[in-house]
Amino acid sequence: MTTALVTRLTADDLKGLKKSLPDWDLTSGDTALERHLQFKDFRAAWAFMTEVAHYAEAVDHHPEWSNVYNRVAIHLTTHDAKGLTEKDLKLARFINGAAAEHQGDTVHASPNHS
Ligand SMILES: C[C@H](O)[C@H](O)[C@H]1CNC2=NC(N)=NC(=O)C2=N1
Repeated sequence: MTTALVTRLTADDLKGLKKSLPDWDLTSGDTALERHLQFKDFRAAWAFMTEVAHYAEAVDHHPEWSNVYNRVAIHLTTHDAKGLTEKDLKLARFINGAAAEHQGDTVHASPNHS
């Protein structure tokens, strides 16, 4: 068990997130990160989710997410720490890479648009 990883991020860490993870929003009183993605179609969204799911299982850190056809909404937090930890940042960076791999299929999405 890597104790350091379940330590909540500090206020200074959180301030740096706008720059280091510009595609993510701090939500839920700074205890979570959210990103909304839109893909070409359901197949592309599901391929992306499959890639992230395998990674999440390997590192035992799982996203809260929902999928509606070609859209995927992702909420990251560390339940054990009741807030954000380095584990969420690592998962967010992996998700960014997986999304970029499907770049042709990915466009920015707002949560309120279908
Ligand atoms: C027992 C298992 O290691 C824990 O429940 C893991 C599983 N995946 C997890 N995922 C997330 N997002 N937060 C956790 O605290 C967490 N804990």
